[in-house]
Amino acid sequence: MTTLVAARGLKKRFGDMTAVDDVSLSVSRGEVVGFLGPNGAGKSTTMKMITGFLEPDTGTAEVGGHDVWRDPAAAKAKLGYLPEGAPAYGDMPVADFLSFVGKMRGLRKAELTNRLAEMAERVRLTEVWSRPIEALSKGYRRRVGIAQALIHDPDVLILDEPTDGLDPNQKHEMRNLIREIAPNKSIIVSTHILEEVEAVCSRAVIIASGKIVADATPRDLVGSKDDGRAIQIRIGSPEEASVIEKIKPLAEGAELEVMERMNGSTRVLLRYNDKPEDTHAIETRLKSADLPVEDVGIYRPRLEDVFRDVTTRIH
Ligand SMILES: Nc1ncnc2c1ncn2[C@@H]1O[C@H](COP(=O)(O)OP(=O)(O)OP(=O)(O)O)[C@@H](O)[C@H]1O
Repeated sequence: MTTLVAARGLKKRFGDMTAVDDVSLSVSRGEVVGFLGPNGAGKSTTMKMITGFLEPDTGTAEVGGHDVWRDPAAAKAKLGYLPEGAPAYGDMPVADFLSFVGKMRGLRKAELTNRLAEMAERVRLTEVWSRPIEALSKGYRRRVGIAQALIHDPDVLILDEPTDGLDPNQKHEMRNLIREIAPNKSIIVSTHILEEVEAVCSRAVIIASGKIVADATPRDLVGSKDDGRAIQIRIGSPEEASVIEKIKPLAEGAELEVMERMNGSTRVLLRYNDKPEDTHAIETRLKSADLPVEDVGIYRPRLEDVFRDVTTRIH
């Protein structure tokens, strides 16, 4: 498989703070990588170094086989970038803006006309083609952002929060579009939305405190935490301390952990060293102790749980 993005040992400090600490990342053609991490983890700084907007202290980045610092023009020709927020030049009509970006990207005459037509159709912009960007809804503005990143048909696409602020229908369309264009490109999508990663990404890379802490398919990430040795209990009470106190003596041999509190319920995890005991037995015991049990079952982790687990450990 062709490697289209190759970052090696990227490091960036701001004053005393190490924002990105020895990050290496390779992305092959056809891969869609979800780049995840808590706020301040180093996602944007890493993406800026890969796109050539920020020089690393150490390390290198190649796009389409070209070093982004030694051969920036060749690297940038292979790259489309959707930054956060709306495209600039709000008073320009969509057609003029995309034509301008296309020309800047070196497209001429027939090729430019063809690419503009393809963008209008593929990114579904026909309806707003002659309208000024500032008069568009957020969803359409985001699509214009995608179209400007795609106009020169780059091999590599870097998308910063592409569905941020879109309504559920627009999110769905954006994900379809990413899936549609994915087979011939390498795509890195930074997002906080984990369901988006499960929907469109073939790989999830999680960064925390500047270091990569997980890199696998979403399914493998979840699978790695699924040893079938934990039981999940939902209790219809938000009082987590008293819930834990009451469960403790009824769940011998288990380590207790509060997973979340939501809508007046507390989700508690019972982790066992071996095969857990029967869920019905536990349920009966909890009910006889007058605990408002809503649900008891074998714990099947979600990507969200894995994310929390790998990003909250002390590094
Ligand atoms: N130009 C800068 N000067 C000083 N510190 C910076 C600069 N850019 C980023 N940082 C710091 O580097 C760290 C990583 O920031 P970065 O923006 O890469 O995180 P992020 O993962 O993209 O976060 P978010 O999800 O909030 O966008 C943060 O602590 C941030 O405050």
